Amino acid sequence: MATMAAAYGTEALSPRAFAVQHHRPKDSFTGCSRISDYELMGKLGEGTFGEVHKARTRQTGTMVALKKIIMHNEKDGFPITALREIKLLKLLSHKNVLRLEDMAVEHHSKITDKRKRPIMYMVTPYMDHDLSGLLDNPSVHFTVPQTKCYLFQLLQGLRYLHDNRILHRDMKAANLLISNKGILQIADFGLARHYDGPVPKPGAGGGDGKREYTSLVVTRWYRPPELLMFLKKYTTAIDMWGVGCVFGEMLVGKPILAGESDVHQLEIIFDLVGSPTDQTMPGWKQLPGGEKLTPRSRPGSLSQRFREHGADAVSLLKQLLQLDWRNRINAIDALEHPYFKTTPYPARPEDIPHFEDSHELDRRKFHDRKAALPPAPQGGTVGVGAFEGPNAGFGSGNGNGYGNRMNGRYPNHQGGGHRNGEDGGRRPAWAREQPRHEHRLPPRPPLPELPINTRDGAMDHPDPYRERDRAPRNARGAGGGNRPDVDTYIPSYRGGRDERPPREDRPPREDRPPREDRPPRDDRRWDDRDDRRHGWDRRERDYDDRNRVSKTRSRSRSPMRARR
Ligand SMILES: Nc1ncnc2c1ncn2[C@@H]1O[C@H](COP(=O)(O)OP(=O)(O)OP(=O)(O)O)[C@@H](O)[C@H]1O
Repeated sequence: MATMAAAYGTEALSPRAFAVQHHRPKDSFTGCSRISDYELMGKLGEGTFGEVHKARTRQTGTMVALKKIIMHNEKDGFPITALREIKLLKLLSHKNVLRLEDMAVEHHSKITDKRKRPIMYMVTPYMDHDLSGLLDNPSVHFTVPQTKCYLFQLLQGLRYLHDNRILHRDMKAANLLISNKGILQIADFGLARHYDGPVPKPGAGGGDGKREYTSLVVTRWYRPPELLMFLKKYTTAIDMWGVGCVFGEMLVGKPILAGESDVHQLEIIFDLVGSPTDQTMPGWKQLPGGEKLTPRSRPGSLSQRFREHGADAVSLLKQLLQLDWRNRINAIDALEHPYFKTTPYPARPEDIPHFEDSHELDRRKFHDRKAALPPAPQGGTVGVGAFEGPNAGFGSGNGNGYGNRMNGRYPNHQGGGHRNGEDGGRRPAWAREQPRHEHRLPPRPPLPELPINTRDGAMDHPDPYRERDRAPRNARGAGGGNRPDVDTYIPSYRGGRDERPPREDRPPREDRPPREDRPPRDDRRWDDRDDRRHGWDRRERDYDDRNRVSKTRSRSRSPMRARR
């Protein structure tokens, strides 16, 4: 390890030094326009932190995307996640990283409600597709040179980010935007942060982490095993795992590791790349989430599953999806992999054909088209949540964890020869077929609330995604022991496909814990059961509520107020 450390860079830059070094030319950022400078042309996507609209700049006619910054809780002011995203994007300048060009403000008219805060929008160049939408488009079939071209650009963007000590922490196909000029750009820096530590060096993998950060990052399907086992001293290798998932997704046309709970996620990872051993993942037993794990021993099906894509693709995928985060290939080395140097060579971006616009919200359209195809075999019953219990899923005999649904990109976990596979009713929840919600990604982790002291005394600060160590205390961990089950992504299986719960279905704000304490959006009302399931105690959960109570009290005691 000492040699590995020596191979790394020198001093970590302070955020300020980084900002000074990386400032973009001033004229590359307009400043703050008015929303009336843009003509809105329809919604492109809706995420956890904002709504994205297509728009045209009135003055120049340029197409842009406007990401509306949602103020979930007005009294908290401008969301820290948005501030971070803006701050980072203003600094970054690379052809494979989405560029923030402007901020636009929308003031409420005097007639409506002038007391309301203005709405802010982030303005970025309009990109014709996101990778997830493009892969969902039934009329698009990726060629090998096209896949190589996108992957190469993704690695170039990531090499730039890592070289500048930025962890993206939400690598997934929906966050990779693609233009009809064949350019891929990494987007959505809402979870990104500057990190302390050496930058990756050729031949040195991901190395060891220097300090602790919250492990509640990365959307589950793209989440590396070390985070699922709660490693906090993680490195740029977490983004490289995501690249492996995206690469596999481009090869097979659907997400390759679509776990339905964190436990199940680990299970299907081990099915694919083999169960952890002291050789393949040194130290895994010492990780907080590894202590109680007793995964069934299996060699992994990756080579077999991806055989048809050739030895070079299999070799690169294996190195990206390596269990040992210290030796997982880094972006510098991945760019040098023979996969890019053998025929068929990567396409030139300008040679990739144009496709019809494919975004998050276009998927519904694609699905209607797919629905017109002969129906896929049906089977199983509706799963209702994560499979709970000690060692859930392990040793279950599920051969590969992939489904055989013909028309959807998302697996239904029926094709893997699960022990109870023939009997839908007896399968654990995650192994049953989900109804037609397949196109909803598991949401991001919730925003933890309080800062935690890390072992070395440093704080993961000012990071809003701080670990809620005191959170789900009654739940069981991935391995079943007393480890809190930070299974934060339980998707809703009830709503119609693609549909988010209508706003009016959500509980009124006062009834809900603060946004960062809530589980992913769901189509039911928040109730006590949810609190218990997520390990929250109503007495202690709502810091804001306590504040509110004390404020009210002191106000009512005020002599002025009493007089009034
Ligand atoms: N510049 C852009 N051009 C075209 N489409 C875009 C652009 N930016 C975002 N989108 C679309 O909007 C979607 C959501 O954007 P983004 O990921 O930035 O928002 P978010 O609120 O952080 O979402 P999530 O919580 O799902 O990660 C993207 O998947 C993409 O389909």
